[in-house]
Amino acid sequence: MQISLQFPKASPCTIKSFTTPSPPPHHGDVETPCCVSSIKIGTPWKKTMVDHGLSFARFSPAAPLSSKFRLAARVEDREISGEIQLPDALQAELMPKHVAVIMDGHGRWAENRGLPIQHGHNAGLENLKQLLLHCCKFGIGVLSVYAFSTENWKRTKEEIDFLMSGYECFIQYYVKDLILRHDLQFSVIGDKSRLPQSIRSTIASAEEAGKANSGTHFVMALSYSGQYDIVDASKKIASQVGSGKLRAEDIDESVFEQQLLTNVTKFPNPDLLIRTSGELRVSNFMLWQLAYAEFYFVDKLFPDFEEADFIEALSSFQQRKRRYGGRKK
Ligand SMILES: CC(C)=CCC/C(C)=C/CC/C(C)=C/COP(=O)(O)OP(=O)(O)O
Repeated sequence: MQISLQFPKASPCTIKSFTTPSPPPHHGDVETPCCVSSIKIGTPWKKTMVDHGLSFARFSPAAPLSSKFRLAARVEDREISGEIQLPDALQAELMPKHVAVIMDGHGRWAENRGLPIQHGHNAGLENLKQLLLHCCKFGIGVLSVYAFSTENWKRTKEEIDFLMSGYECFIQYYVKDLILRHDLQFSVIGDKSRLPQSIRSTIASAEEAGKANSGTHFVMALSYSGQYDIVDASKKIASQVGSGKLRAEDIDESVFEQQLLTNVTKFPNPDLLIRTSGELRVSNFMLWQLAYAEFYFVDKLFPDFEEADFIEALSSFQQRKRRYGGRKK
């Protein structure tokens, strides 16, 4: 679908056009966030959009739902300058290399407002963009997020379709923008064979586009579970033993770990796991990889989890004494 917006003649600039995914994801009166990365407008584009009542980069979850389009336009250059900007509360040498997040609480967020769950997912996706920006800004090597578990296929078709089209749009327009302009690396882990074909193509092209980058690695766990990961690795090992490539007696933790989905792209295991919404469980996320992660549980629902909360989680991590089974000092 192609939509053209024309500002009044007196306006200093024109938004030429932008496209939404085809077919446009639309469920009742709830729209999947429309992440626009290709708007070409003149200077000063930010001021112009504000003057004309258009929001960009962040839409307010509280904004009237009747608003036709929520523009989550391209990331502003000044939001990620390329330099690491660390808040005073944090010490660079104690930063986690890999932060994993279980994004929980979207249903309750919507319910608290008397809204359908899709509104919670929209607000969560919008917040995920912010979290990703914080990670780029703080120089965090890997951000992995639990976006959809193998168990989440049990949810209603309506909710699954909504989430898949939202993620597709998010990857196509937002993640790709960060890959092209801000050195982001990108991977999806999980049972991709269960994902709709269109999102698989979008994922493949985004992964390819970020292959040579060296900035923050953004990992989405989609159709993922820790048990799936372990069973999948076991099958690969069994097949290597069956074909004579590997001797059973040579299997150890390191051989096994190499076959896990997280190792395909070679990033370290999580140092810090954050779960929002007050639930105190891992719900089948990275069961092997979290062996020595520090856990941080917070009551806030994911759509409300903001920069100050993230800094607090990182600060808590920096106060932990990690022993890996060694002696207390
Ligand atoms: C940003 C965004 C749009 C997120 C989408 C919302 C969504 C589907 C999140 C799922 C994250 C997840 C697998 C949490 C685990 O809880 P669980 O509810 O699967 O497991 P539990 O039943 O043990 O709590």
